Amino acid sequence: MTDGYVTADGRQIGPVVMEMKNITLRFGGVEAIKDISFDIRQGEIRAIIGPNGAGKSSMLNVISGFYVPQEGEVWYKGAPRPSMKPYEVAQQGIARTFQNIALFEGMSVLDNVMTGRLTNMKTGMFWQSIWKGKAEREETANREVAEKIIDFLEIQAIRKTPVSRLSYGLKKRVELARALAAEPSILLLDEPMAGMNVEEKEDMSRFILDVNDEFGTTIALIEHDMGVVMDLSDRVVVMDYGKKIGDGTPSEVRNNQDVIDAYLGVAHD
Ligand SMILES: Nc1ncnc2c1ncn2[C@@H]1O[C@H](COP(=O)(O)OP(=O)(O)OP(=O)(O)O)[C@@H](O)[C@H]1O
Repeated sequence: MTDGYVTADGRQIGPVVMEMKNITLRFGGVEAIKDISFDIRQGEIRAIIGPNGAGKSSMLNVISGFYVPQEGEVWYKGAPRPSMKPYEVAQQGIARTFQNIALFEGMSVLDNVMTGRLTNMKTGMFWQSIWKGKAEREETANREVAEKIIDFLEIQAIRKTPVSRLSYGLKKRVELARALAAEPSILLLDEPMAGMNVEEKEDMSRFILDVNDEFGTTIALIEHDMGVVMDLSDRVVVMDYGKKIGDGTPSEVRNNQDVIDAYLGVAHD
């Protein structure tokens, strides 16, 4: 179990790559996360779900390094991660999307996806100005990665279209493309299906599964609609009022009485 396992449907799950250890996060008097621990395994699709205000976004922001918890530690690849800036976390191979789409609306799809390569660029502005050949080679390589991802997510037809002209569902797909352009080992998705119609949700689910399958990307996503993540996820953490109330496979979580109560809105004491 420590090195990994194979799921009932034949998916290969690797060893633990990230661990939340007794995380507590406060905003003044509000405890958004209360002593939560869980792990994320290599290659799995790990969901964090919970009703509104449960603390999911706060948890994603802890994973992405945006918030530093008052208590507890985030372990990454077997060692405690020192507090670091979000761009340093990104350089460690962790990319994310946002709940409210954060694209450059006036720029084309391709240019937006190219911005996802920025954390991977080795050649700085100085070298770009005096060492044109190296910068050009890097630009070509980055372009190849961006085009490959655009093909993979089936957005070739709109690669030159300004993002402002796209439907909501396509914008979400472009955001996914931009995050993938960083070639992350862990991809964090913030409510990837929020605001989508049924067809867009199905498309997004398929792309998330394909990304995981094709690139081996570990995926952690947060979502408040329990239904959409159950088919998709290998394991699910359930949060409610800042606490972890469930953690396991979708069927374990679905049969957990605390989870059923939280989703049915049973009063808490
Ligand atoms: N920056 C902040 N300052 C103060 N309180 C905050 C802040 N961010 C979150 N909170 C509080 O922490 C709690 C958890 O919020 P959080 O946004 O993490 O929940 P959530 O599960 O993501 O909710 P939703 O599904 O509505 O997005 C809430 O009580 C919220 O009001």
